[in-house]
Parts: sequence; C-alpha cells; structure tokens
Amino acid sequence: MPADLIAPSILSANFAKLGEEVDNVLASGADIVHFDVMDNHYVPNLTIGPLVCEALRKHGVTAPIDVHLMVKPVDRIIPDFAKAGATYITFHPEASEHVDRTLQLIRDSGCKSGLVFNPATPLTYLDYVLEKVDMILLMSVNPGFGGQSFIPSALDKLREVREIIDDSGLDIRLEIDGGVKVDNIAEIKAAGADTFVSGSGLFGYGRDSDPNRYDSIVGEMRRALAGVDR
Ligand SMILES: O=C(CO)[C@H](O)[C@H](O)COP(=O)(O)O
Repeated sequence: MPADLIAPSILSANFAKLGEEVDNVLASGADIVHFDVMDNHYVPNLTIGPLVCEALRKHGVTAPIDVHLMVKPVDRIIPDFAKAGATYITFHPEASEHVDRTLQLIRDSGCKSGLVFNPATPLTYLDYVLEKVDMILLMSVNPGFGGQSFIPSALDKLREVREIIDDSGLDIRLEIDGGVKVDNIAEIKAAGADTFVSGSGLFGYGRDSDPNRYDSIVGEMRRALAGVDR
C-alpha cells in the first residue's frame, strides 16, 4: 500500500517568508511541497513561477516539490520548472493541445508526470495515457483559490480512480486537493487518496505563520490517517 503523503499547499503560506514557512511545515512532518502555479488565464488568479521554485531549492529545500500547473498553454513552461528543481509536474489535460506529448515532455525533462481533474472534468482523459502518468490529482474544489469547501462528489471520483489504478498494477499516486482538513482527511483516505494537499487547513486563513500550529495539525492529520485503511 502506498504511504500517506501530506502535501502543504504553499498558496496559503506567508509569501513574505516563504523559505522559513516551508522549512517549518516540513519540520512538522509534512512530506512534499505542493506548489500552485496560476496564470490569470486558465484560472482567475496569479501566483508563482519557476524562479520561486528555484529559490526554494537554493534555500535548501530537499523534499519533493509537486508543481501543479494551472496554466494554458502548458508545454513551454515545463523545461523551466524542471530546471528549477520540480519533482512532479501536473497539468490539466484540457489545457494541453496534446496530452500524450505533454506527459512525455515532463518525463523527458526528468520529472514525474501527472494529470489534474477539475470536479467536472471526465476521467476519459486517462484513456490511452495511463502508462505515462505518475500521479493523478483530483481537485475537490474548482481551481484558482485556497480556502474553499470540499466538494463531496470528489469522494466517488476518488473511488473510481483508485479502482483504475489498482486494476492497472501501475505505480501511480492519487492526490486530492481542495478543502482537505483534519476532520475530513480520514474519509478522503478511505475513498482511495494517498497524497493529501492542504493549504488553509494547515497554514490557516490569516497567513499567521505559526509553526506550533503546523506541528499540531500535521500530527492530528497523521493520527486521523493512521486509523483508516485505503
Ligand atoms: O490548487 C489549489 C487551488 O486551486 C490549492 O492547492 C487548494 O485549493 C488548497 O487550498 P485549500 O486546502 O485551502 O483548499
């Protein structure tokens, strides 16, 4: 069974001291850094790019960096993120002209590849490309902003994707993103997720940068996950 990975979404971190925030949340026991890239075109918000990813690596972050591209077009930014130290690069299939080519480009750039599904995006985009996918990310909110509520239909979609992955025998992570908190993480794992993105649930809404908060929330998430079989 794949290990549970907790992936803080730095979208909700205090950007004025991002390196310290990432150090603190990783020191609290989080596993991978979820890095949301928004372009004010594919989604109505604008965030961070390869320079910030590179800066985190130069700062000394060695944990995997999970780059979630909410951009269109997709391909031209992939080599820049690979050079900047991304571990995973995931993208929305409807934002790419050639999904197979984009997946291959990510792997050829030395990164792990992934597809992201909005709440209403059909899973048919997985047809014919599953062998080129290292991660499937299901959005449990519509992309663009942190702090939204978990959309319950994501649980059925998780169960569907878990079955697809298990039937395939492939080594593919199943990540969930949006409204993940201490009080729903167990139910989300039971539905099949193994990688849990949490932004406001971990960092809070006020960007108050409290490392003690990260210790207690990551601990509570671990305890909630430990009691559940996937
Ligand atoms: O991709 C995202 C939004 O598009 C964020 O990663 C996601 O919403 C996490 O934030 P929260 O845990 O506060 O919902």
